[in-house]
Formats: sequence, C-alpha cells, structure tokens
Amino acid sequence: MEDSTPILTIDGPSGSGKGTISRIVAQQLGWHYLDSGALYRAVAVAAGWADVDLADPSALVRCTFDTDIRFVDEPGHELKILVNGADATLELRTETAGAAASAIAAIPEVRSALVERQRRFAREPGLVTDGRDMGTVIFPNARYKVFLTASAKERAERRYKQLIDKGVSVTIDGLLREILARDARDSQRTVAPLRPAPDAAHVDTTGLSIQEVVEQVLSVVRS
Ligand SMILES: Nc1ncnc2c1ncn2[C@@H]1O[C@H](COP(=O)(O)OP(=O)(O)O)[C@@H](O)[C@H]1O
Ligand SMILES: Nc1ccn([C@H]2C[C@H](O)[C@@H](COP(=O)(O)OP(=O)(O)O)O2)c(=O)n1
Repeated sequence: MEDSTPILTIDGPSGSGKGTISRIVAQQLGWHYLDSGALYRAVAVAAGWADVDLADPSALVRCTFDTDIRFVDEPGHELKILVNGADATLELRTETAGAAASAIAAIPEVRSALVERQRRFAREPGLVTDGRDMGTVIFPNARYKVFLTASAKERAERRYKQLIDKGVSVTIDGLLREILARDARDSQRTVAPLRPAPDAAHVDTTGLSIQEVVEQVLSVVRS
C-alpha cells in the first residue's frame, strides 16, 4: 500500500550527494525535507557532550529520547541544526560526528528509538528524505525512491572540497579511508543496512553535475 502523503526517499552512501540533491528537489517541489543522518549525528554528538558510553545501548536510547533536535531550513541558507538548543551545524558535519553516527546507527535499539520521530516528518504537500534506510525501512511504501551512488574516489574529492571550503583541515586519502570504512559498516550491519530498495531508481552521479542529478531525480517524480 502506498503512503497517502507523497514521499520521495533518497538513499545512498556518504558523499553521493543525498543532502544537496534532496534539499534542492524539496525546494523545487515545495515539499518538506528530512535529513535523517542529522538525527543520528545529533544523538552521537549529544552523547559525546554528556559523556555517554557509545557502547551502552540503554544509555544511548535514553540519550536518543532526551535529545532535542531542531532543523532551521531557510531557502538560500545551509540547513541549520540545533541540538538541545545549541547550533551544532558545523560539529555535526565533521567526519568524527559521521563516524560516531555510523557506530551508534548499528545499534538496533537506537534505530528503533528514531523510527516514529522520522515518520512524523511525512506531511502534506510531500516529503523528501535522505539517509540509508528511508526507502527500505522507514518509508517502504513511499511513492518515489532513488538510490544515489558515485565512485568512492569522487565522493572523497567532493567531501574534501566541502570541508576545505569550511576551513576544516583534512586530506583526500584520509577521507577516502573514512568513507570506505563507513560504507563497509553501514552496508554490513544486520539491522537496516545500506542497500537500495528493490523498487528504487538508481542514479550513478559520478561525473554528473548537481543540476544534472537534480533533473534525473525530478524526472522520477514527474514520470
Ligand atoms: N553531482 C555532484 N557533483 C559535484 N558535487 C556534488 C554533487 N552532488 C553533491 N556534490 C557536493 O558534494 C558534497 C557532498 O554532498 P552531500 O550532499 O553532503 O552528500 P551526502 O549527503 O550524500 O553525504 C557537497 O559539497 C556537494 O555540494
Ligand atoms: N537513515 C540513516 C541515516 C544515517 N545513518 C547513519 C549511517 C551514516 O554513516 C551516519 C551519518 O549519516 P549521514 O547521511 O549524515 O552521512 P553522509 O552525509 O552520507 O556522510 O548515520 C543511518 O544509519 N541511517
């Protein structure tokens, strides 16, 4: 059965362009946007602030329920994320936060604690949402599903440029190693692993511009 609110899910590995493409597509369609990875990143960062042991599932679940996460989504501005009232946008985007998010995301109890929170984002006139399991687990009945990929080398180069532009000191080799480690952990975990939904349209973005990818994704919705 299809969800009554139109939903477009965009899943894929780190650096495939999910966040960038989802936000542009959501703006063009006039739909809401959920960055599900930001929820995992916010819980991981809040756990770090509170000295919660990342290996203690029940403490992490308490932290998941206790963490207040707000998105400030204004056209023309980067998506701002407030964690327990503090602007955590920059800290959330670091590879340290990404790796911690990937680690806690492998814990089934943490994933369960976030399911309803994610589903509540489905509101008229529609929702674009990106992550790893949006089309497989959170919104399996979504009307439109896309799986974005790109070569690991290109994803590392994109991340390098993005972080250097923000003044963060990184190397392409280091980022490539981190991306491959995260790909492996996200795809090999037993619960909600990164994989395309059987009914997802695949878009390989290697060598494509952002505009070309946006057009391909919009054509999935308009076809
Ligand atoms: N098709 C593309 N071509 C070139 N750069 C891209 C493309 N898609 C995304 N980017 C850039 O790559 C970086 C990572 O994209 P992002 O949307 O954060 O990926 P993800 O959410 O999948 O990790 C951003 O700086 C973004 O502007
Ligand atoms: N729906 C989701 C979203 C993210 N995660 C986990 C796994 C990812 O490595 C981390 C961070 O996700 P995020 O989408 O913010 O990361 P990238 O922008 O792709 O690098 O969170 C997840 O398990 N399920």
